[in-house]
Amino acid sequence: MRYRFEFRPYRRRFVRPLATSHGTWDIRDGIILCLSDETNIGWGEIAPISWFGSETIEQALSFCRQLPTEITEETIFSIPDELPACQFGFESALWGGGNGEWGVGSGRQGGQGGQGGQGGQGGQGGQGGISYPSPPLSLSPPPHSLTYSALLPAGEAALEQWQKLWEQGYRTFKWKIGVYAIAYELKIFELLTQALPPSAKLRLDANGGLSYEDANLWLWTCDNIHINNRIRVEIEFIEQPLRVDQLQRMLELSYCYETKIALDESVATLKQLECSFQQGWRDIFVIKPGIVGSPSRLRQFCQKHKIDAVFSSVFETEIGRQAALKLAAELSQYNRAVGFGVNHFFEQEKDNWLENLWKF
Ligand SMILES: O=C(O)CCC(=O)c1ccccc1C(=O)O
Ligand SMILES: [Mg+2]
Repeated sequence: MRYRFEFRPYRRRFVRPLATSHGTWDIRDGIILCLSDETNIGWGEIAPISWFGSETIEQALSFCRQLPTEITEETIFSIPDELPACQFGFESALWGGGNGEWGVGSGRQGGQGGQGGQGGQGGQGGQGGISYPSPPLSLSPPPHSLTYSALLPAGEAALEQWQKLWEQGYRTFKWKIGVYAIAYELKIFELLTQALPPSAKLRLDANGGLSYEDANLWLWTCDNIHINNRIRVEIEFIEQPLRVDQLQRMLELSYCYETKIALDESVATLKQLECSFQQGWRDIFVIKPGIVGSPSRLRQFCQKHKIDAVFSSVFETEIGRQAALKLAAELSQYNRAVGFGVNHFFEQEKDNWLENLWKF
């Protein structure tokens, strides 16, 4: 099978820059791609995060630029492991993960999320009957079986943000730690856990920014938070407490404390995921489909090992998000909320953003 291949780079600015222990991130650069034949169109998205372990946007762009305008499945299944975000983008366009199905039908389904304004956004297609690829007429609503975790900003901004997100329907929150001094963050943590309703769940994400001592202090604090019954929220896990090169230490920590640990940066790509599993990791794995690599290989791995996975966003557009959420709905076990409650980090996209992107 031969497919006509087209792509367009895009750029989106965060409404509020994302502060993590890696630094601040204020612009998301990505690529939308389109594969078509006489009857079908499939959309995909390449949204790398190089500081997280994927290829850079420049590497992804050069890969797209050197491809011919017609490609085959062999081209797609031989994308090297060094380009994991490209593997995801091309493969999901091929099986229609980015827009629900091949052969996009007519009519619009304004997808509405169950909670928190997670609704899909329909792109308005061009006129029917033209052979030039036009953006999807309908984007499928997000899978209903999923619950979503909302991302809180680092520092004390979390104290005022959570309430708005709670009102939007979110019940699980993730707060970035390891950004400011630990004494300051522990103080905010105390205020935040006191303020959150008892039915809330809280995740902490250190982005590999803690020292071994600080990681112990955080885990100890989380283990003891329910003493005296003053605080009832559940601390679901601490994400990536230590740097990627400290897996053994994180294994030790996972044996020493009740509070669960989730690997994120350590399992950014499929190879790392396999390697961490082999080295004995059985706590939680955060999976960012947008950068982990080939969806079909991810599916095989998750089904074979039945890992406790939390699916997570890479700040992709609706195209990549739909493909990622489809995988999440299929592969999530243990009822974990997916980390896709991130829409408040961007301006709402215009309904015709994709059509406009494709015009030029
Ligand atoms: O997983 C989530 O809850 C939200 C997404 C998120 O936190 C994230 C998004 C982009 C890059 C890195 C991260 C991260 O988990 O560290
Ligand atoms: Mg993380």
